[in-house]
This record gives sequence, structure tokens and C-alpha cells, in this order.
Amino acid sequence: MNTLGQDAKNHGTAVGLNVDKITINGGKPLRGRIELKGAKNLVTKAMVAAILGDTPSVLKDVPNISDVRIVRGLLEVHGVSVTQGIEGELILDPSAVETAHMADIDAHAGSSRIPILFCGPLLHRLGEAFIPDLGGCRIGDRPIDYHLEVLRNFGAIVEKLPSGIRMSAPGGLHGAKVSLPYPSVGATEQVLLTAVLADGITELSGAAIEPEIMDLINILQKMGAIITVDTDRVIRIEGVEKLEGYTHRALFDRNEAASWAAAALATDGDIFVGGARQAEMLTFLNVFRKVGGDFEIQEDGIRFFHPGGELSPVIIETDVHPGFMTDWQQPLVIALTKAKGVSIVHETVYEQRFGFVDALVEMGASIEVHKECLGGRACRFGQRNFKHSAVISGPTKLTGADIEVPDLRGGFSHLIAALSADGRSTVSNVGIIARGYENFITKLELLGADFELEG
Ligand SMILES: CC(=O)N[C@H]1[C@@H](OP(=O)(O)OP(=O)(O)OC[C@H]2O[C@@H](n3ccc(=O)[nH]c3=O)[C@H](O)[C@@H]2O)O[C@H](CO)[C@@H](O)[C@@H]1O
Ligand SMILES: C=C(OP(=O)(O)O)C(=O)O
Repeated sequence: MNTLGQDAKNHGTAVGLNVDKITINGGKPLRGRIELKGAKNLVTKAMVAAILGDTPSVLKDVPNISDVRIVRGLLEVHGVSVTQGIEGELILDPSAVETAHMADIDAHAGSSRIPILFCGPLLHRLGEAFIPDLGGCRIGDRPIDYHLEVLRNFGAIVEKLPSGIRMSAPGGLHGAKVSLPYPSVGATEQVLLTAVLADGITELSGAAIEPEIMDLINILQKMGAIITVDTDRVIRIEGVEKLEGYTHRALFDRNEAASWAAAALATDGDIFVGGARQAEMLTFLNVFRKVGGDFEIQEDGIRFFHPGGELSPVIIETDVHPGFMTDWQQPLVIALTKAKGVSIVHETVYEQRFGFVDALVEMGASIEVHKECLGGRACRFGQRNFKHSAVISGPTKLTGADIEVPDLRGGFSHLIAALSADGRSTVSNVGIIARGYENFITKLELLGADFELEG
């Protein structure tokens, strides 16, 4: 399922933007103000949670990104009525949920990983669910073994068919003691979305505790769930008989905020990111400051800027929350090519997240990627054949080139590279970026970027 090397274009323009290429004249600082909406990594799951309610839910600050459109399509295939309220608001009415055909689910699954999170809610509602071939960024093998094991613990029967995976729960779902071998975000969400209506108590240990998961817990509590978050990654859920719909404003997208912060630093710019908040970005802000970036925290957002002077190298090890988020490293690497000295990024969450650096090397960056763990943090990829530690020597000047976007965050980092480079670059396959960055073309315009679009 979801092997690397599949054509990235399958999940680019088809579901995103009607643009494939951007030609960028680099070297102009990005300056101005942009506004964030809700987090891709929360909004899509909140949409799935609406299936659990007996009444409609209202979700606010929903970004217009292709992952949201995919989840909307999947909900509709299952009979959930999804309507647009005021700008950025979705009303999700699950009163007519029904079984969908595997072929319809497959046709709508697109480039997102979210279809797997439909399992618990659909097993509760209908007694069966199907998992199609999943999308998401090609940054590692991304198996779903934890998800399947978790669902089996709740009493689901998992059958692998030629057309995908079928789940059923003839005896209903019951609370379980579940332990994750690694604090997986998706598997933790799988447990939450399944346990809230399961019969009895679920104790999850080894849970992920990302802010988006905490916001999903806020939503489930609004719906009537009973969830306790203990210390040491233990979450307890007391199953209830029914849940209501929710009204909720989604948590801001901290990954998008970090991406624009990195763009400000790499282009010598100054970007006010409306809606960004300090609490969820503490770890990023520390690293941003160490590299030489500056920021001002205001009530309605955070201003990120290059204060002048040389940038400094840093050692980063990506990790689960509260560590340095893996989705932040790719955009920040562009600023590190401009820092004086040697930076190291040890990627411990995904085994193959450095595919994007080949294009940067072509543009003049000095980056070597190694199989060894260049850091002290426990990592599942040491002694295996994965190039997961990058050594970036700087400062180097980037020069314009023709480059192709490999994945979502790598794609945004390619945009930053082109914006900060001398001369002209053509960045193709930019449709993927619309998976997670709302209106990024308009935002680039607002920030004064010099570019042209090609269909
Ligand atoms: C839509 C969404 O929210 N995506 C985010 C989510 O992805 P996602 O939920 O897919 O990421 P996980 O936290 O589950 O994955 C982390 C690691 O666990 C492994 N694993 C996961 C599940 C499983 O069944 N077996 C297994 O081995 C993965 O291959 C990976 O190496 O969290 C990641 C880590 O913060 C982020 O980078 C993604 O942006
Ligand atoms: C890896 C990411 O997303 P997904 O899990 O949706 O592929 C990401 O947002 O950087």
C-alpha cells in the first residue's frame, strides 16, 4: 500500500490547483501579511468525527485545500450532507450515513491518508467499512499496521480483499487496552474515533499528543465523549452511548505558519502570519531564533522576519510532539543553506524525507544525506538503508533551475528555494502544494513575489 515511487502527479493537479508550473524570478524578499485558517491535520479529522454525531456539526476556519475536498467527497459518498455556511464554515449532517461501494470510495480517496480514519465511525454506524489504497506524501513506506491492530483490539474483523481492506464488527466494538509501539498521530486518532462510542473503557498508552490531536479531543468532548489525557502519553476514553454534533473553530495550521516563517528567513523578508499562536509553536520558535530569525508575538498572529546579519547553523532532530515537527524541516532547510557553518537535520519520523534536496543541490546548495543517525535521539532508521540525516554546509548561493515538486512540504521548500535564488526557476508539479496550503498563489502575490503561472 502506498509505495514510494508512485507517480507524484497522481495526487497533484487532479485534485488541487489548475496550475502545474510556476516560473519564479528569485531574489526578492517576501514582505506583507497573510492569514491562516484551520490546520490540515485537524480539519480533515474533525470532518470525519462528524459521522459520530446524532445531529449536524459545524466546523469553522476550514481551509480551501485539496485534502479537505477529498474528505468532503468521501463523506458525501457515505451519505453525509456537507454544505457551505459562511466563508470557511462547513455544516456536516450525518443523519443519512449509508454503506458506500468500494469503487466509489476508491475513486474519491485521492491523495489523502484520511480514508483510514473512517473505519471506527463507520463500524459504529454501519457495522462495516472499507479502506482503499491510501495517498499522502511519499516520504517513507507509511504502513498501516498499527491502525489494523488497534481496530482488531476493539473487536473488528479485518479481511484483505483484492479491492482493498474490508472491516466488519458483527459483535460491535468494545473498549480495549491498546499500546502503540510508536506515538503515531494517525493511530492515536484511530483509537480516539473508535473508542468514544465503544462499549466500555479504552486505555491507550504510547499515544501521540500533537496539538491537532488535543483539538480533536476538544471536539469529541464537545460531542459528549469522556476522554482523560494523563501524563506519559496515556489517554483513557470511557465509551458513551451517543454523541451529538459539535460547533468548533479549528486550531490554526502551525505547519503552514512555520513554512511562511522559513520563507521570510530565506528571502530576507518580513511576514506577519495572522492566526499563528506561540503555544503550539514553542519548539519551532526556539530553533528559528537560534538560526538567526526574529519574531514578534502579537495578539492576532506572529511576525517572522530576517533581522539582518549572518544566519547560524543548527542541529535539529525531528520528533513527535513536543519535539521539532518533521513537517517543519523541509522549508527550514532552505534557510540553513544560507547559514554560515554546518547544520545537521536528523529525520527520525519518516525514513525517506530528503528526496527534495537533490533539486537544491542542483541549485547550488551543499547538502549530503547519510544513512547513519547523526544525532543522539532514538531512531527507528539507524543501521538500515535509509538516508535520513542531512548535513548542510553554508552559506551557499542558490541559482535558478527547473525543479519538480516531490511532495507537499518538499514542494513548499522548492518554492522558497526558487524565491530566494538568483535568477529564474521553473517549479513544476505545484498542484501537490494545494493539498495543504490554502491559496498559496494569492499569498505569494500578496507578499510581493515575482512569478508567472503556466497551466
Ligand atoms: C494527515 C496528517 O495528520 N498527517 C500528519 C500525520 O501523519 P500520520 O498520521 O500518517 O503519521 P504517523 O504519526 O502515523 O507516522 C509516524 C511514523 O509511524 C509510522 N507508522 C504509522 C502508522 C502505522 O500504522 N505504522 C507505522 O509504522 C509511519 O510510517 C511513520 O514513520 O503525522 C505526521 C507526524 O507528525 C505528520 O508528518 C503528518 O503531516
Ligand atoms: C506528511 C504530510 O501530510 P500527509 O500525512 O497528509 O501526507 C504533511 O502535511 O507534511
